[in-house]
Amino acid sequence: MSLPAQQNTIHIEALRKSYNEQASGDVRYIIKDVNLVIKGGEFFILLGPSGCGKSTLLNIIAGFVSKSGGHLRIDDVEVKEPGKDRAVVFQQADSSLFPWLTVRENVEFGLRMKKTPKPERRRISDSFIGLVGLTGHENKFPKELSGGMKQRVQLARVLAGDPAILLMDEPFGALDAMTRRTMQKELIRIWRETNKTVIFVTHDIQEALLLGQRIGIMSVGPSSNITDIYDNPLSFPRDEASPEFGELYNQIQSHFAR
Ligand SMILES: Nc1ncnc2c1ncn2[C@@H]1O[C@H](COP(=O)(O)OP(=O)(O)OP(=O)(O)O)[C@@H](O)[C@H]1O
Repeated sequence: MSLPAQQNTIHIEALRKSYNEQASGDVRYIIKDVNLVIKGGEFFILLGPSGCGKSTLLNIIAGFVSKSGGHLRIDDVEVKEPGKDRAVVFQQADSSLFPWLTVRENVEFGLRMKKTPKPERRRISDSFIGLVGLTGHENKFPKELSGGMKQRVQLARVLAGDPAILLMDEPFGALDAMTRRTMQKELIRIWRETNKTVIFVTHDIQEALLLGQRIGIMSVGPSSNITDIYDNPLSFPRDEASPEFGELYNQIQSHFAR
């Protein structure tokens, strides 16, 4: 079961990362002085130009990449490695799915590793396959699925592990515009049903505004940090054609034009 939403608050203080710390000469920081608090249950967007360090920050939160300095805590615990409280959804579903396993077997993979009894595995996979809209496709292999369906399988597999925090690295970036829009709507529905904390990386302002409750803007690197945070109070489902949406869009766009 998920922990209550008020837990799993992510505290980031003076976080920095260099990939060349060991090199002689100047240390080049990719991100520097990042300060941020993300509350449990929040849908937070990391928005910034290509190469500014969004994935680096996400991978530090995931525990895949070590930080060079500063603090990263979830509640009171310093994060140093991956944990089952966090899971990452990558842009390329293909590289995260096992091609020789069916949809159901892919979704149940982590549960098998944890030796979850078969009836329980079945109950959980049925529930998440249903949640992502893949009921009826359980016995298909990844090569028989569209890009959007593969991304749904990846999402179902991640959700089956019941992480409190979902880290999403441009998960819909490789999908066509229509599928992307459908997946964005589905993600909002799933987030509202499951009460997960979501940190979602994108460089697309429209996507950021369709999904996020708060949008953290990262500056151009090197030494990138979060320079501004915009609240997005618009209710779901959000209407891209509304004047309020357009106003927020213009505000953020003009931020990048500065
Ligand atoms: N393992 C690594 N070793 C050395 N440099 C790296 C490594 N990973 C990322 N970088 C560098 O760190 C910088 C930030 O990369 P990162 O992928 O975090 O940015 P991003 O904002 O997610 O970019 P994009 O939107 O294009 O995916 C880039 O200059 C990149 O070349």
